[in-house]
Amino acid sequence: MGMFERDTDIYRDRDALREDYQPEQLVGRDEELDTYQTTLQPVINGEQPNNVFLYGKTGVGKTAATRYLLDHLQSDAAEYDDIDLSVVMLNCDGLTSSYQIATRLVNEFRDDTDQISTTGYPRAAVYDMLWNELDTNGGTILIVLDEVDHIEDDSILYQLPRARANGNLETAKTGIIGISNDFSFREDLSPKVRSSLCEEEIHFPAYDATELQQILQQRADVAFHESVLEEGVIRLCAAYGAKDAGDARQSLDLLMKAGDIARDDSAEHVIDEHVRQGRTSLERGRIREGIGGLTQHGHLVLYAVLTLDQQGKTPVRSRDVRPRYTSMAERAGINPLVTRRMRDHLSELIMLGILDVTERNEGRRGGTYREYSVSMDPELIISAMADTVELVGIHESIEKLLERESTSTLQDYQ
Ligand SMILES: Nc1ncnc2c1ncn2[C@@H]1O[C@H](COP(=O)(O)OP(=O)(O)OP(=O)(O)O)[C@@H](O)[C@H]1O
Repeated sequence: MGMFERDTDIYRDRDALREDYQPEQLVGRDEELDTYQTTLQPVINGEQPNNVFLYGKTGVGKTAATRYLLDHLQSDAAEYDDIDLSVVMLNCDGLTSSYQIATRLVNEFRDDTDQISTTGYPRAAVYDMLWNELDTNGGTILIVLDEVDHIEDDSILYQLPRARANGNLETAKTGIIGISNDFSFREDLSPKVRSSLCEEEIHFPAYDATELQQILQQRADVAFHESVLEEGVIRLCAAYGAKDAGDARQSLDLLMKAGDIARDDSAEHVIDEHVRQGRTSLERGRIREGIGGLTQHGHLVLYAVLTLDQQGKTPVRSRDVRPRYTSMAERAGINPLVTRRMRDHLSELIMLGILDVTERNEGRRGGTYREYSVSMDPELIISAMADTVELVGIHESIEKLLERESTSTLQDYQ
């Protein structure tokens, strides 16, 4: 027998759980798909397409919906002789300037032998080349800019949607589909860019547990052999997914992790326990990644909230986090940040999903204020912050977490 043997007990087609798998039907997105379809209808009518802006948190189906509808649109458009539709999809991750986007677009329309270099031209010259390519291609051209918020200057986002109105294009009818999971991006656009790029806007809300169950079931039917998933596994993955962020990608990853653990255990079935183990393992990875990217002050703020949490003092206001944070910064030999900057770190921790926030209202006279609590497993957080804990010292509240016998490094805080 060889060293590697094919295992076939759990998965029929594991790739169906991967992010790049395109399901035949999208489930739980009827309303958004209806609106999206309506905004694309002018293409089939031979009219100038609308510019559309899709936004919503990560993993809520923006890209999947776009691929799904554009596939249909392309095959339906092929039925009409007078419609010549081209679709260009560009992920803007790694393309930070309008110049880079414009050169990439020019090259999309050119042969491999005729590509332009991505540096060295004046921007206006690249735009001229782009208009030329678009007009030579002609017909209706839909340009999808996924992760559009990565573009740091908005020149191309102004120029492209207005190319025809500004007389840069004569024959081609272009439509832009911008996709973003950054909620502040739209707000930060200049009004002139916003009004042309965001002609139509479609918000994709987070999925609830029922929708996630539908999505997971659809994939599981393809991915796993019949009766391999024990009852309740999908429900549990969906429940965790809805609690975390309503993100389909995360839930699919969890189901795959559970399947992998079952396979490694040579189990015949995937059971709830595999899901739980999978969640811990994925969460550990995510926390490590999130915490690894924080600055030292970020770690200190988190350590402060975590110890308050362990003492049962959360949800806690930032003014009550401050003394703990200050004392920890001093122990670490670092100057504490001013309150406002400390709050920025609290906000970053919320964005990363490590802390939770609740807005409170003090009644008629008082304003609103925020209260913070820890939203991830404290043990995992501590294990990802070992360096900071070592630098500051072990706070008594986390002693149990660390399960260490030594009390020699215990520190006193107010
Ligand atoms: N309604 C759905 N039905 C079936 N699969 C879905 C659905 N929504 C999302 N998915 C799947 O979940 C994964 C993530 O979806 P997608 O890439 O579309 O998210 P997104 O909103 O574009 O996220 P990001 O902003 O991070 O790019 C993909 O594998 C996709 O096929």
